Amino acid sequence: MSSPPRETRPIPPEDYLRRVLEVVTPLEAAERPLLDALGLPVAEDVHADVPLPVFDNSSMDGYAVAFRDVAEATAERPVHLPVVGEIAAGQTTIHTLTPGTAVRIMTGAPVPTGATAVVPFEWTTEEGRQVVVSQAPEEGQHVRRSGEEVARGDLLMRRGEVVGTRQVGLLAALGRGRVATAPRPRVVVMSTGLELVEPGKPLQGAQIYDSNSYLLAAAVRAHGGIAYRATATTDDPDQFADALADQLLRADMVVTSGGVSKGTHDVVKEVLRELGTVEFLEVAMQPGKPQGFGVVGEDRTPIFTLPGNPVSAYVSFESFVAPALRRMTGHARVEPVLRAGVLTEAVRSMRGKTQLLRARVEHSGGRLLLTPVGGPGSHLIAGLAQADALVVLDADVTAVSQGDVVPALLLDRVAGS
Ligand SMILES: Nc1nc2c(c(=O)[nH]1)N[C@H]1C(S)=C(S)[C@@H](COP(=O)(O)OP(=O)(O)OC[C@H]3O[C@@H](n4cnc5c(N)ncnc54)[C@H](O)[C@@H]3O)O[C@H]1N2
Ligand code: MOO
Repeated sequence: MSSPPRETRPIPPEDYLRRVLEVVTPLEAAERPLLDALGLPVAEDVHADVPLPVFDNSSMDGYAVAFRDVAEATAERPVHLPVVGEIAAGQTTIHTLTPGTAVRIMTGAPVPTGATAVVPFEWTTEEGRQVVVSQAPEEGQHVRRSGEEVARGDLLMRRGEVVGTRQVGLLAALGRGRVATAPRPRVVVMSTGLELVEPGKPLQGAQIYDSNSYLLAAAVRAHGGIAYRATATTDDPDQFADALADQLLRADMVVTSGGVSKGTHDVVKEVLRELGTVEFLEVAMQPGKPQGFGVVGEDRTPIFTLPGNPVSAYVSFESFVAPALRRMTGHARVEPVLRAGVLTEAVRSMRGKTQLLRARVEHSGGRLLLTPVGGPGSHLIAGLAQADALVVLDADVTAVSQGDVVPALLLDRVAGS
């Protein structure tokens, strides 16, 4: 049997998260190719090195003209101008427009100096070398001015803001082929338990499939990390210690699941407690009561030992591991962001523990509607799979009525799912 726990009073989840975040430090940032930064926060303020648009350019295929030359053009009294050339996107063939002439111009092509409007082809006909303009544009119409949207030097992303799909587009438009971010944290996800079998293999006796290492590896990826899965089907402390030592070589963080409650085969607890650098404690939440956190190995790699029940492991991940990953990658905001939603059913909760209810989200009339799914049991993984939010009921809440507003953590969803 393992020795009695050092701390017996459950601590509030907020206090536990604070302890975790005191230990976890940001990984060293470096420049990397733009697409590799997707999903990671920028490690520097990003200023525009070039204005956008980069130069004055046309927003239409048509004729660059001096506005005054065509200001009076109508269908009844069209204006005739000689066409002196053509500019396509990417060309700088004509720098200056002579008043009284027109230059054929394509969308995105640089507008020559002196041109103060572009007349779209649809408002014109060509007669020989002349263009006949039968509708007047407004002054400046269809000319996109340099710097109109972004001036050189403008602050476009603050340090800690995440590079998403649209930010990739912006940074590329500014000529940033590389951007500084932290590396993706390499997270070793270790399942422990004699009963575990790799999915795809046949089950025998009282075996179950190892779902936690998949669940947690997916969660790591969804939070921008690189996950390595490992399964330790042993209750031998030396074997577990060796397996962990091997895994540490490739880890910025280790996340184990299983073997941390009060059982006689709690090998994780037995090995890590020996080291004296990992603390095992109870957090006043359900699911996710038994937790362990500390550092291991020469590099003092952060390690989370999550409870083995699948829902407990996942809820613990979202509550503590995800914020730690955000700290490692330099997010501006690391704590979970809760949104207000309306409960569609009355629920009860246990006093003294923060309860995290799985719920299904619907958007209705600008409000989030939250419908509990799956029941409170920590083994109910099918219910978890239906959920896209965790409703957070504080320790002093014992009952919530239908229609009450409650805080909820919205969970990641793969686009389209
Ligand atoms: N006497 C007590 N028993 C338990 C307590 C307690 O306070 N006193 N706490 C309960 C709570 S709460 C939780 S949560 C669990 C945590 O247990 P462990 O972290 O020690 O995890 P295991 O015992 O190894 O497993 C629990 C459960 O989860 C299944 N499991 C484990 N790993 C996986 C995996 N990789 N994939 C799928 N399922 C997994 C395992 O088979 C067990 O059913 O302890 C309670 N007990
Ligand atoms: O706290 Mo355990 O994590 O309920 O199932």
